[in-house]
Amino acid sequence: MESMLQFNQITRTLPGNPARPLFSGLSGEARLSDTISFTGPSGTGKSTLLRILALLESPDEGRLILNGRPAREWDARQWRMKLSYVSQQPFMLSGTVEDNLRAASALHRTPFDRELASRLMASLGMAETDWRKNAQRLSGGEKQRVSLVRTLLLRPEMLLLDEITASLDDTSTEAVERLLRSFHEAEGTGFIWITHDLEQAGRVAGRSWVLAEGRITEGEYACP
Ligand SMILES: Nc1ncnc2c1ncn2[C@@H]1O[C@H](COP(=O)(O)OP(=O)(O)OP(=O)(O)O)[C@@H](O)[C@H]1O
Repeated sequence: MESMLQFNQITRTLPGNPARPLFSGLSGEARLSDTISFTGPSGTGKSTLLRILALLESPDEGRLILNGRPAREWDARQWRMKLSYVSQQPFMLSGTVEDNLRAASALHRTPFDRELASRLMASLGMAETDWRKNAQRLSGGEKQRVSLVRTLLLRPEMLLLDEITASLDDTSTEAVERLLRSFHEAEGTGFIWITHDLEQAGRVAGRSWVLAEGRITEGEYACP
């Protein structure tokens, strides 16, 4: 059976303004293999919803269900292994590039797949990067790509991508799009990808969610 995420009647208020929710009553569903672009005006709550779907924030009301089981019955770590969030502000753990690449296997006590890590780094234009380098010394765009590789090494079923190419140049952006397309084709890995680039949305996704005026409008692209 295909993995399925559902969210029902999600409401989120912000601290200091309980009377006026950021959004209320948002519902939707996705197979974890779906490729979804998530667009909409700034400040409507796209990142907040994505973080709620990753169990990194809590809604004020509403239910999240993965494979028929409500979120409260899940171990949050197991949930996040299936649905992994990649932030717009890449966060490097202290230590070297290799320490960062090994983080997923260290956390989940699985063997480190050095060959896959090398392949992913190379596919994002980082074949020459010295893995002994202090990760804090990487450029913003390099951190973003290492952060994506670190997450892909977890082999999640779906990626929750928060404007991950906003700080990348065209070449790196194309490489990220190509890599995620090949992961989708080879392993069925899906994503919900927040982007402000509507051309990118049309290139990468089969489905479209637009969050505006407190509602999600759903659409489909002709050529996924
Ligand atoms: N923890 C918080 N405390 C206070 N305000 C918050 C918090 N989290 C989000 N907000 C506010 O909620 C609004 C929505 O933020 P969010 O980042 O989810 O929107 P977005 O649609 O992803 O925006 P953008 O497209 O500009 O990235 C913003 O005004 C933000 O400042």
